Amino acid sequence: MKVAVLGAAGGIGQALSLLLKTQLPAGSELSLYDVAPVVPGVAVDLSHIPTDVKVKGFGKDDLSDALQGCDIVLIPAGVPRKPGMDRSDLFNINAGIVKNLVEAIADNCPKACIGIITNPVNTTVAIAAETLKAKGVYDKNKLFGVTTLDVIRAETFVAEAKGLNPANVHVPVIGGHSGTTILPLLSQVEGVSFSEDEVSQLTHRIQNAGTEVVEAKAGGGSATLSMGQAAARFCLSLVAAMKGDNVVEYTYVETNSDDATFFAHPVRLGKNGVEEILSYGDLSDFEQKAKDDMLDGLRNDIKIGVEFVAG
Ligand SMILES: NC(=O)C1=CN([C@@H]2O[C@H](COP(=O)(O)OP(=O)(O)OC[C@H]3O[C@@H](n4cnc5c(N)ncnc54)[C@H](O)[C@@H]3O)[C@@H](O)[C@H]2O)C=CC1
Ligand SMILES: O=C([O-])CC(=O)C(=O)O
Repeated sequence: MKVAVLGAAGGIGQALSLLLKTQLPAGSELSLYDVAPVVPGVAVDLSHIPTDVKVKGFGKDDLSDALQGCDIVLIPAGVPRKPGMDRSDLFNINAGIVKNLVEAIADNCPKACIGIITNPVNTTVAIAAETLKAKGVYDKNKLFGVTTLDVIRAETFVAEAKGLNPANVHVPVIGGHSGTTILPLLSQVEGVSFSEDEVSQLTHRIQNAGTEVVEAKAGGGSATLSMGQAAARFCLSLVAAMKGDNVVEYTYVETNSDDATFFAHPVRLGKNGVEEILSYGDLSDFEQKAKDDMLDGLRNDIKIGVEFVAG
């Protein structure tokens, strides 16, 4: 299995690359690309960890080489938020970065599964899809917005609130990845019940958890370590599924449902990416209203991405 991380020298990229170096199956290869000149050093540094995963670094002019033969490409390249910014404020810089990187994927490893981490995810995934379509290589089963951080946060916060071991708590999170488009389904958490106040407070905290980190880092960026963990979990699930395991993850994929073109669902992963998009089940009245209220915003985020590529 060969995995590329584009933006590998950044906060997420380094944490993610470390986790993949130590957790990918034996015999895997890790290709680290960044425009920052430190990237070969990140690769050398990781290569001293004794695991059977080969790591190679690629600088700014070597994107094509970095992508040769890749089965999975993860993209955390781009700028993060500062306090006072919304994820959509990153669009102007990150839209072009994602488009260029995805064009290179189309040219060099068009059959790879792609995990988009770069914000605003609601929009950058649509940019990736349109870019792949323009290149004639779009496969909707191989493009994912990585929303796993919303899931692991929801599990952490619910476990904390209820005094449970987070390892035993599973919280579905559907929708998109910003503000109210992040919709945790607390009504579906098994073995736990919540008061109305708890639902409202926990939902708000999960939706604003990114901002919680941005403010705590006080201008030094956004979530990197928890995101590294989340992206590693997503990637390792995909690797396991590509090797034949039965794995379900919540991820932002093309659904073409009545909700929106892209929507985070529970997805059964398989050898070729999405094996089956599963239903997210019944919603409580609170969740149904929250979904109805956010759909226009999410659809507009997607439209902005489509229009960006159309020019
Ligand atoms: N999907 C999610 O749940 C989350 C997404 N993010 C997003 O991930 C992105 C990265 O965040 P951080 O790692 O904290 O930022 P960072 O600034 O620490 O790292 C970004 C890296 O991307 C590199 N880069 C910039 N342009 C590039 C290009 N054209 N090709 C390759 N590399 C390029 C930079 O040199 C830098 O090393 C941001 O857009 C952030 O908003 C952050 C947290 C969670
Ligand atoms: O909030 C941000 O800008 C980064 C992010 O997506 C998250 O932490 O969920």
